Formats: sequence, structure tokens, C-alpha cells
Amino acid sequence: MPATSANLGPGFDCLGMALPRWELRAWLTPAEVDPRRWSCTEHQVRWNLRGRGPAAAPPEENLVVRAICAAFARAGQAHPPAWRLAIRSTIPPARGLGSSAAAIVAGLAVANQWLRRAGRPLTPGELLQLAADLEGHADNVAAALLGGVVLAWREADAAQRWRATPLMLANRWLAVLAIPAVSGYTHEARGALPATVSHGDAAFNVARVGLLVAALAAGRGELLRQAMEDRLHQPYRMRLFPWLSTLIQRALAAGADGACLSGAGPSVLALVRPERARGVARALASGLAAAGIDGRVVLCPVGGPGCRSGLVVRRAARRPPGDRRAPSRGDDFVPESQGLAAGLACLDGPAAARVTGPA
Ligand SMILES: Nc1ncnc2c1ncn2[C@@H]1O[C@H](COP(=O)(O)OP(=O)(O)O)[C@@H](O)[C@H]1O
Ligand SMILES: N[C@@H](CCOP(=O)(O)O)C(=O)O
Repeated sequence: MPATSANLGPGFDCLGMALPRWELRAWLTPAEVDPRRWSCTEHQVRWNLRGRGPAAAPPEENLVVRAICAAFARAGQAHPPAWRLAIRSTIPPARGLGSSAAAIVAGLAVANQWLRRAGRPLTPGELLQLAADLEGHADNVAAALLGGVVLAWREADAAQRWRATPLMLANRWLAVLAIPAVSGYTHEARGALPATVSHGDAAFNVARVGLLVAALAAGRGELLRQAMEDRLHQPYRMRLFPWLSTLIQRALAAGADGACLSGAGPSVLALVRPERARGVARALASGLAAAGIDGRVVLCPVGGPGCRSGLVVRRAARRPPGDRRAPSRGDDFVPESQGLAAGLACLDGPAAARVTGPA
């Protein structure tokens, strides 16, 4: 699953973009229960978990496990009694880069592989409902599922189904990300938001979301500076991330087309033409230093594929029977679902996220 950047400025809870520089991978294998080695139980299932950092969270807190359990419950399918679950993630956690969304989508995707084997896979639409319900909003999970740039929304009727559609993205920008070395938890950043906003601020954002969608599709970089402005969440989150305004200004002054808070923060995302990326990176690095914040600045392609899942076929010649290690290069990966392209019509639109050629 790719990392993601949600909101893109004005698109609070509705716009998201995949960032393929980082990824979270998960492997799920049913196993025999050995009572000496299996300590954790969740949903009457025993879990043998391997991962580092947040991925090593105990099953009852682990988002990958919670998503697997949610998928099996939704399908009405009994679990095998015990699972081995290995998780590897390069996504910086709690930085506004969608680590929790990737964990949720990974859990759903590995569970769905087994449900597919049992003849009752969840549809892409069901996966989106589960993912957005677990995450609480759909923008970053939709981008992790579909890849590219997406727009997510919720139907207004009683069922309140989550929906998502891929957007056009002109192949013209790199992302430059300033990633402070401090954690920013999404639930805290959401707690900083007011319960209501003014009509004027709502109208300000509505216009900018429309402008942003049009500018991304047409490769109109000159529109992004205004199109990525926001009045619904960034002004309130500046109290948590006081460097935000300075970093945005520095990125724009150095030639970024647009800049905003990445997800719920603390990272800052700038969309930049490739020839200006190094200058913008230097400006963001000096901005972090001037604000007295440790951190790093990273260049990253934008868009790219979403969730990929499949079977890992172990090469008998290379692996002794009972070998429990996570898959490695010696194993074959047989993809069964890529960017959920096969079922995208269920979400909206006929094909995976599209990237057009150079403008
Ligand atoms: N398997 C997991 N992988 C990654 N993060 C997890 C996992 N399980 C739970 N989490 C939690 O997700 C939280 C980070 O999510 P969040 O605050 O939404 O930030 P972000 O998604 O921007 O990285 C951390 O508190 C982390 O412990
Ligand atoms: N729309 C959400 C996005 C949170 O993204 P994350 O990657 O920071 O979890 C919000 O702004 O709260």
C-alpha cells in the first residue's frame, strides 16, 4: 500500500493522493496453534505478529489486525484459529502521510485474498466502506486503495455509503515533503477543529476544490497557489504546527506551484515542477532549521499505483518446509488485484486512477 497525502489543502476529508515513495506491506498466513508461542488473542483468534514500531502494536490496537477482523466479520466468514501476520512499513508514522490508512487497507487486502480463496471476496465498494469506517474519513484510504489522485464523498441518504472516484492528474509535478521529526496524531489534529465554520469559509473552500481538480487535470501549475489555499482546517491546525505558514510561504517563494499541510500534519507538501524541486527542497530545509524543528525534506513522485494484493508462492527449492520467514526475493508474487482496477466501477468510474501525459 502506498503512503498518501490527504486534503491537498482545501479538500478536507475528500481529496487524497498516493505517494509511491513509501509503502506498507503485510503478509498473512494461517498457522497451527502452538500454545507456547502464541500469546495474543483477539476476536477468538490467535495472532503471531511481526513488525517494527507501530506495526508491532498488540492485536487489539493493531490497525492491520482490526481491518482483517472487520473484513472477516463483514463477509460472515469464520477465521482459521491462528494467523501469522508480518508487517513491514517504510511510511513515517504520525506525520500526515497516511500510515494508518495504509495499515487499514493492507489488513483488508490480505483478508480479502483469503476470502477470495473461499469464494466470497468483498467487493471494492465494501472494502471502501470498511476502510473509511475504520479510519473515520475516506480521503486517504481511497487514495491508498485506488492510487493516483482521488475524490471521496459520502452519500446523503440513511445508508451514508462512502464513494470514491479517480481524478485526472497531469504528469507534471513532483512532491517535495518537509517531514518534521515530531509526531502529529490525526485524532489530535481533528480535535483542534471547530464544530462549525462560516458560510464565507465554506464558499472559499468550495471554489478552491473545484479549481484544484481542474488545475491538476489540465496541468495548470499557475492555478495551484490559490487552488491549494484552505480555510477549513489549516488555520486551526497552525496552533499545533506553528511552522506551517512559514514553510508554505518559503516553498512558494522558491518556485513551488502550490503547498499545504499534508493530511492532518505535521508534514508540509509542496507540488513542484521537477526542474524547481531541488530549490524548493533547500527552501523547506532552511525553513525547518529557521523554525528550530528537526526534520528532513524528501522528493517523491505523485500518484502511482494503489493497493496491490496477491499470493506469495514459496519456492520449494529455496525454502525448507516450515520456513516461517516473511517472503523475500526468492519467492514469487502472483498479483490478483491491482489498484482494485477490476472492480472500480463499484466505487465510481470505469478505470484505475489516470495520469495524463506531460502538459
Ligand atoms: N499496524 C499499524 N501500522 C501503522 N500504524 C498503526 C498500526 N496500528 C496502529 N497504528 C497507529 O496509527 C497511528 C498513526 O495514525 P495517524 O495518527 O492517523 O497518523 P498517520 O496516518 O498520518 O501516520 C499511530 O498511533 C499508530 O500507532
Ligand atoms: N482528512 C483527514 C486526513 C488525515 O490524514 P492522515 O494521513 O494525517 O491520517 C484530516 O485532515 O484529518
